[in-house]
Amino acid sequence: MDFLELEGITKEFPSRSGPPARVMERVSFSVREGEFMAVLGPSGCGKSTLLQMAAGLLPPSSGEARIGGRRVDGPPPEAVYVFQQYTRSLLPWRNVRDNVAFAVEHRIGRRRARAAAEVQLAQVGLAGFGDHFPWQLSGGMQQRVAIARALAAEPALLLMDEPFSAVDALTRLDLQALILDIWTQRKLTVMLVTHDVEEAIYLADRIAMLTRRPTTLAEIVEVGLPRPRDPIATRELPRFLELRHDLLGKLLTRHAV
Ligand SMILES: Nc1ncnc2c1ncn2[C@@H]1O[C@H](COP(=O)(O)OP(=O)(O)OP(=O)(O)O)[C@@H](O)[C@H]1O
Repeated sequence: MDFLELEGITKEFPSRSGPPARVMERVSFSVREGEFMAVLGPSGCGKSTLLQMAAGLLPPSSGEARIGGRRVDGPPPEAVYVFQQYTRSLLPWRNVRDNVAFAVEHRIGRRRARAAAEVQLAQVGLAGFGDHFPWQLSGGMQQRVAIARALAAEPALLLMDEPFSAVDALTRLDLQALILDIWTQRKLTVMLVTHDVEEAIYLADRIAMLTRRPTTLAEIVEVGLPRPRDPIATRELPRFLELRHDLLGKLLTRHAV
């Protein structure tokens, strides 16, 4: 069953002089319940813009996003958004526990929110770090905190905007494995925006490929790799290499001026 539906989404931004700039044109695809969908496209094609429209943070110029059959016209209660810039999304004056509790304390009160935060922190491998402040942690650990905070709201849909792009290569593999674990355990629906071909193939069930601007949907690619996926062995499978070759080729051609 489709859980997140994007239908005929067009986005224009006003320009200072002249007609509005059209970033995206009639993009339509759906993410099934429990599916891991990656959105892949060249830099500046509008991936983040698309995700923000799905998250109700930005209205489309025409077309609509629906979650669970309901039109998105503000941040939907069943979805959370994980930003690329974790350093900006954590509150520097709150310790790690209170950063995570922040997601739910307005609903369940501070005491219960703190207890829930400890559970989420343990799940992302940060048990015992609740009293630390964000600036005392490495980049990868800070992004784990941001993930724990997203999970605290017990979302059905996780929307992630290049969540691993600001960390080093090894930490990135670690965080990818963490997200796959969480996705499997919680049966979440995920839409992850990335410009990293290998990341998209390694994580996703399907990949929505976007073109350069004015952006349209180029194709939906079925990944078809077995799960559970291993960070090393999966990347050596013939199917992985074939997809990598194919998608990189397409991205480079589409990227060429
Ligand atoms: N508020 C805005 N006003 C005007 N133009 C905007 C606005 N937000 C985004 N854009 C333009 O829309 C285009 C798409 O931006 P977006 O950040 O969604 O792309 P992206 O594919 O996520 O890029 P990257 O991979 O580099 O993060 C860019 O050319 C950007 O300049």
